[in-house]
Amino acid sequence: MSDIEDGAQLVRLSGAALGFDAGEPLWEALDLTVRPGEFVAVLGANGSGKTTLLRCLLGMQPLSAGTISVLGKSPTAARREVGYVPQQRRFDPLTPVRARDLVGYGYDGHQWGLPVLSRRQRRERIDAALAEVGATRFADAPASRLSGGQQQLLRIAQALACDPRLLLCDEPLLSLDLHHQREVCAVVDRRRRDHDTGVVFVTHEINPVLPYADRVLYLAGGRFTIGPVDEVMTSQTLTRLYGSPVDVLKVRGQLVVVGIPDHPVHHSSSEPHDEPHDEPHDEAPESAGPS
Ligand SMILES: Nc1ncnc2c1ncn2[C@@H]1O[C@H](COP(=O)(O)OP(=O)(O)OP(=O)(O)O)[C@@H](O)[C@H]1O
Repeated sequence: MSDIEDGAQLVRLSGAALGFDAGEPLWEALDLTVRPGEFVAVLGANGSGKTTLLRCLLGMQPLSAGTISVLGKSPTAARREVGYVPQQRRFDPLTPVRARDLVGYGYDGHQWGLPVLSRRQRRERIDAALAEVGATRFADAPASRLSGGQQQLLRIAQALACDPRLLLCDEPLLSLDLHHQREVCAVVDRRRRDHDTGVVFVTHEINPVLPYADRVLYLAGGRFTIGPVDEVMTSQTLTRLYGSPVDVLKVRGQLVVVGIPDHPVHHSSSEPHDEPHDEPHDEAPESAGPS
């Protein structure tokens, strides 16, 4: 499919499956689209394949089956236009690197092979990325002296320095308090609203993303479900997905998920399965994969 025909879809996964060696697939029969400006949250237990999905979108991991396109091209060809916030580590406390230098690395990393911009243009791009996440005030501070929340904003600025059409975030809320989790979510939300950037946001933190996520992709035990938040995050949907009783409760305005099994039943691919649901907003979610 050409760039233009595929223009309405930043991401298109069709019949996608991923497994390692002879093991059970992490997920299979996955159909997923992401449109410009759409915020898709990816939830699921440890080891359900969330990071691996991002690696596929980055062209770092081939699918076992199915097709994948990013911005209408192969993931590798699209890489320059994709921003990536990797799972966080605190910066080395001995590093003297300033906040703006880190954002500069994000910019330079996407410029290989492209016409060289002037130093002024480079600086403007970095300043714009810092301003976009509200990091201008600590732009010249050593990155290692910044708080966890500030460091996380810098990582997002680094990913935005290439002015991406698609932003992939891997656990950007890890180790942040609720205030900073909300701040990070709001920054990402503003980006997609102001620039029509599509967002795929992997997280274990459900509540901070609820106000922003257009759809949730929930992975569990080789199965998945996709749909609007209020349809996926229900006792009924998660019970069906996990194959054992799961309760989604609302406590003081926060969703709490109770009863997720330690080891979700892994559904064998020899069993029949439903077609996945992938249209945003207008239909009920369905579990996909073998059932
Ligand atoms: N290159 C690889 N070779 C073999 N197994 C791999 C490889 N990459 C990932 N895996 C396995 O795939 C599974 C899913 O890993 P992944 O990191 O995608 O999970 P995740 O849902 O992001 O987990 P978490 O929430 O803990 O970050 C894990 O069991 C992991 O060990």
